[in-house]
Amino acid sequence: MSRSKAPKSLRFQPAGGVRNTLPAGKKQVLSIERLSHDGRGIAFLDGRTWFVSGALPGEQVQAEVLAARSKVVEAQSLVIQSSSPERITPECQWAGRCGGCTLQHISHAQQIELKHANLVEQFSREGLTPVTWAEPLVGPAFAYRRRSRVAVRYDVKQKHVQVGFRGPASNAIVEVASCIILVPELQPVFAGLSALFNSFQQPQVLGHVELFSGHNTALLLRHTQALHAADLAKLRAYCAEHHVQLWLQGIGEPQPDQAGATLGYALTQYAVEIAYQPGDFVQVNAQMNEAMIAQALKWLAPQSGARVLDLFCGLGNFALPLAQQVEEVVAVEGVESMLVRARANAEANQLSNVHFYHADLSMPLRKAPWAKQGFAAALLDPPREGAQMTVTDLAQLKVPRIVYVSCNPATLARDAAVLLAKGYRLEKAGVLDMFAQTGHAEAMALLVKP
Ligand SMILES: C[S@@+](CC[C@H](N)C(=O)[O-])C[C@H]1O[C@@H](n2cnc3c(N)ncnc32)[C@H](O)[C@@H]1O
Ligand code: SF4
Repeated sequence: MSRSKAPKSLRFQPAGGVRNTLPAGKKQVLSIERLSHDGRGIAFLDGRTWFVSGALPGEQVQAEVLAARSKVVEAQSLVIQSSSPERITPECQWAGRCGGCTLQHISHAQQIELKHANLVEQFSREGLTPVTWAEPLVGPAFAYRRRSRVAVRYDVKQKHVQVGFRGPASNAIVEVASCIILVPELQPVFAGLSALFNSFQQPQVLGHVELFSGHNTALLLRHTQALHAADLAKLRAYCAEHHVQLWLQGIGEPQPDQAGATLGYALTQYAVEIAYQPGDFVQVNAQMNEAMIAQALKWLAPQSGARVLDLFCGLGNFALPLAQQVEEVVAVEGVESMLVRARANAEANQLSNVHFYHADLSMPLRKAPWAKQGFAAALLDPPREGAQMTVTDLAQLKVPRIVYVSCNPATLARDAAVLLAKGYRLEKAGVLDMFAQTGHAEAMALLVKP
């Protein structure tokens, strides 16, 4: 096959130097040798490393190529030809094809072991071992997701609206009729969407849907053009029937369909209420979020007269409970609109000792006026890219105690290594079961300056 005739093929240079193609969709029988840190089976064939979703070590599988880059191939198992004794039957019939859950064929206990092993490996690559490994914080295996983005697309040829989730390493939508990792109140809202949208007169204008649950349940619909009046009426009736707030987003920010609609969640053990809007960052797992906050506050161990820093603070998820225990919290966030709501949250919870500041934390923070007075402890909860610049600054500010919450063990280990090079000790680390059934891992580390 010539190169010009195969635009979808992904080309690579195999070890022997012979040009070859590896088209998406190609089937291949593979022997799985190891498990990757995100739970995919790893096989080695013809000088390439294959990452195969849904496959376990010791298994022989027939897999389909999803994408190939250089010597790395991403694939999905189609047929398990010889099965591992570790394999369990997934609870959800779409697991394996739907990219939402990639670990349902592994027991929940093993998923946690896998995430812990990944954290150990990431630290050991940096030459780090904590003084103590913390016990994993374990949450519910299913029915935990209180926020979800649902893929919606009108298939012009089939005259059919697809509703579901993206496949693993793919843009294709896997249509699913129900989803058991959603919290119970969102499951029926999700389950009726396909029938609703397929009854629309102008489904071409539909974008994706986001579902939220907390004090209220809400549905946000993105649309590319104005909705047909009859479709809007059906959508409103659907939301009323399911007791769901409707939010709409055309061009611009999400708007509630009815004035005064609010979204929020409670941190029950602190009697704190957090209000938010669609688009704001909100931790997806309510139970694990509370467990995570409790552990972070315990590890920070602040004295009542302390001044504590909360970086990447979002809506005040850590800052507000922390403010109940210390003299002052300085909380910093990069998204202005979230800061507006974070300040309102502090006021609504009558916490006047938390002060919110706007800053881009990929830039040095040492010169910021709020950074000058010194802190007894700091908490940081950055996005996946981590916080290399910030940890260097925290060391310069001589913050004696740092709790680092991370959704990416690789950047956590990298940043912890920066702090160790500055004289810190890695006191504790452990994983949090924030995203059960998925390859995503949440972790926490405590670093102290002896
Ligand atoms: C993982 S979320 C944590 C939010 C909050 N701590 C919570 O528990 O809900 C990371 C936060 O960092 C913010 N962020 C991302 N990049 C940033 C940057 N360069 N500077 C400041 N904040 C940033 C995001 O807006 C988001 O609120
Ligand atoms: S995200 Fe939902 S539908 Fe997809 S595999 Fe998980 S439980 Fe099933």
